[in-house]
Amino acid sequence: MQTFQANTYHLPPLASESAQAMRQIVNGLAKPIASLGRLEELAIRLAGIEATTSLRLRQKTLLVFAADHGVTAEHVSATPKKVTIVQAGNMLAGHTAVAALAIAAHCQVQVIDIGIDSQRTFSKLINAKIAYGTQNIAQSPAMTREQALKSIKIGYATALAAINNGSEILAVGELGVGNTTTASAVVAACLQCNAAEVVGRGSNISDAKLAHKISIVQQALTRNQPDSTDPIDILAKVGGFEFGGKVGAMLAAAEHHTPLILDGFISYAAALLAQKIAPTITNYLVPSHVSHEKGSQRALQQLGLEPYFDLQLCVGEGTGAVMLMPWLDELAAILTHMNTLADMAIVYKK
Ligand SMILES: O=C(O)c1ccc[n+]([C@@H]2O[C@H](COP(=O)([O-])O)[C@@H](O)[C@H]2O)c1
Ligand SMILES: Cc1cc2nc[nH]c2cc1C
Repeated sequence: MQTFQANTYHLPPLASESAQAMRQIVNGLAKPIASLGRLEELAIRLAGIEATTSLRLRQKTLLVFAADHGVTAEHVSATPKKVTIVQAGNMLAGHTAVAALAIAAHCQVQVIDIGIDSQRTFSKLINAKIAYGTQNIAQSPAMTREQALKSIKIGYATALAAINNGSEILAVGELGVGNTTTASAVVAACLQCNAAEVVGRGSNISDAKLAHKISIVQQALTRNQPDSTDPIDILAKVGGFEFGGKVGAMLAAAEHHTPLILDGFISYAAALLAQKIAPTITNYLVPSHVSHEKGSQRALQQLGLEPYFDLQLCVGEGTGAVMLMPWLDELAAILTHMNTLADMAIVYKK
């Protein structure tokens, strides 16, 4: 893997010839021009990422990075901390929201323990534990700079292994009680805005808890002073291990011409960090939905990504990303089975 130092990290340029060729193919299908709407733009985006018009969309893998957050000691979540490890087990057994959706979408799910605060293990849980949760960002940095870099390397290696095992589409999800607090701190640090502008209700907290959560995020930013020009510093001071995992997966996917589908608010926070490492990475990311979490619109705007749907989801786990996957199968069917205008000898006149 390349190094993350300074501004020396470069991604290969998007394959604009393949994107252009896909535009021609889509325009030539037997339908009114542009009538498949944003599905056409998705096809063009995927061709640019994969550097081919023969899209590889079949084998899909969701990488769920699971970790705990010391900031839960500040009572910022409605959810007890043990839910991170319990849901990791339930996910592997096929019983969480995303596990159920993944069955419908024929998507493989990998759950990576990158920092769960529990000694429990499950046979299929991938052990990449950096620590038993992060430190409390209201009182200290979340992790060391070395741990932040390690989390990115783990995500990179996990995604690369999936690609080498035949995955053609990647998606990222997470489990992490308290991570909407740390995601808000990361987004505020990246956008250089106040906590109140991006902190939301996470797993559905009360008005009183929301006010407290805003003050905790502000305290974390004031206490740690993350350097907005240094994504590793932001990750180390106010982030979480699963954010680094996602960043690494994004870098590996982009480098290997593999589309990576984003999920919700925690994915946006990770993507903002990745964007600071490699500004062109956003060309390689596929948005899915707009999360119901408060800072979502602002984060997506900064990423320059327009999500494809809004179901007011805010469960995380990768749910929105997996919901996009059937659209990819539909796209493949369209590209395989539709007639062309040339077949039908139709010439449009505006
Ligand atoms: O992805 C999102 O947009 C999203 C929005 C709100 C909550 N979540 C999920 O809920 C958990 C964090 O909520 P909280 O309140 O404990 O910060 C964590 O497991 C996330 O996956 C996820
Ligand atoms: C059950 C449960 C599942 C979750 N998945 C993501 N966050 C969650 C929070 C709870 C409480």
